[in-house]
Amino acid sequence: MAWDMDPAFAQVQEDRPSNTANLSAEGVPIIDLGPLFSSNSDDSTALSKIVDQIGKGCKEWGFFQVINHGMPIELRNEVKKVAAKFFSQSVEEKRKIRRDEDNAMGYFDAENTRNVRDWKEVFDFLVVNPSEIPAEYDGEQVTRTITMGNRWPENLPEMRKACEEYAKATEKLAIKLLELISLSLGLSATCLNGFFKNQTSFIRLNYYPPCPCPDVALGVGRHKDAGALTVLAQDEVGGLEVRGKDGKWVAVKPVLDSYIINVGDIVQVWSNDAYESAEHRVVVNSKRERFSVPFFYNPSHYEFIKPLEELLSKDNPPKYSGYNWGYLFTSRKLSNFKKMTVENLQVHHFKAFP
Ligand SMILES: O=C(O)CCC(=O)C(=O)O
Ligand SMILES: [Fe+2]
Repeated sequence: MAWDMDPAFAQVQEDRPSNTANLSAEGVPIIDLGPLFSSNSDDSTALSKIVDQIGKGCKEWGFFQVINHGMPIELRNEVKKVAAKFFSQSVEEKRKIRRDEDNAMGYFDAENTRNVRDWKEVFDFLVVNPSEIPAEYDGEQVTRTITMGNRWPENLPEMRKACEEYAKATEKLAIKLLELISLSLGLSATCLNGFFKNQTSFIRLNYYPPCPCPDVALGVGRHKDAGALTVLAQDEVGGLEVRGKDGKWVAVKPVLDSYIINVGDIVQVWSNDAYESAEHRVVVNSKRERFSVPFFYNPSHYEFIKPLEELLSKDNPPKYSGYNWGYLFTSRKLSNFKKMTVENLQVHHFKAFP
């Protein structure tokens, strides 16, 4: 079959959206955070109801959406506006701030997921700039670190401002959500906050152009997010799909001004598999471009990730031996530059009894 597209974007048969369009009717839960911000916010019944809903969403889907989250809509609209401006420029202009092997921040148009090219362009920036990540690891500890830093387009000064303001506000929401997740696991609200002192969180502006072969390519191939938590803004076009526990793909329908939250591999490990990081992907279409903005909430590079002691017992022994976060982060980031001959490093490689 002839494609009107570079074959590097072609998914293997079993991953093509045309072969897996078995969408289940039920969707991920929508949770109203409004009561947390209302005048009687010390209402403990309202809090425990929200915590229950979040626990259920994490357990059944690994995903949920939030509305009335306290984030001003203007910040998100501004980011969308600058993203549209930025991505509409010529490739030469965008490549002036291209990501490279020493610094994974900036523009990139050749990202692979599972060794197949994604139909998208991205722009990444750090929430705390600069951030340190490991460059060498001797199997036990990090022996050398490198510093990553943000790159901003000189010709679009408004982009930096819009992005930095958005980052500040979204970080607050991410902290709040992780506190609610901690409570839902039966832990104290703030018990995970210490892991993020020198956070390696970053924000990605995703741009998915219309695609001539949406049955064969994906905007992002199926994957799980490696960090602790993702706070995602998607626009009205839609395209995000989550794999339910029954193995079927479910579209996450766009809800105006909502954020889509998913727990990443780190929460899976911390919770000793009580919550699982769900597989998801992005389908594209031939008519409309799409924008999305994930905030990847990631711990400090030096943190060792293992099941939380408070959750373990004789009946619930640790399922993972643990790993250094920065090591995993670096190995994932580098895999974007070359096709790997081996599978990307995944948390199941650190199962205590693989
Ligand atoms: O664009 C989306 O809706 C999701 C993107 C995504 O899953 C990612 O960038 O990790
Ligand atoms: Fe993702």
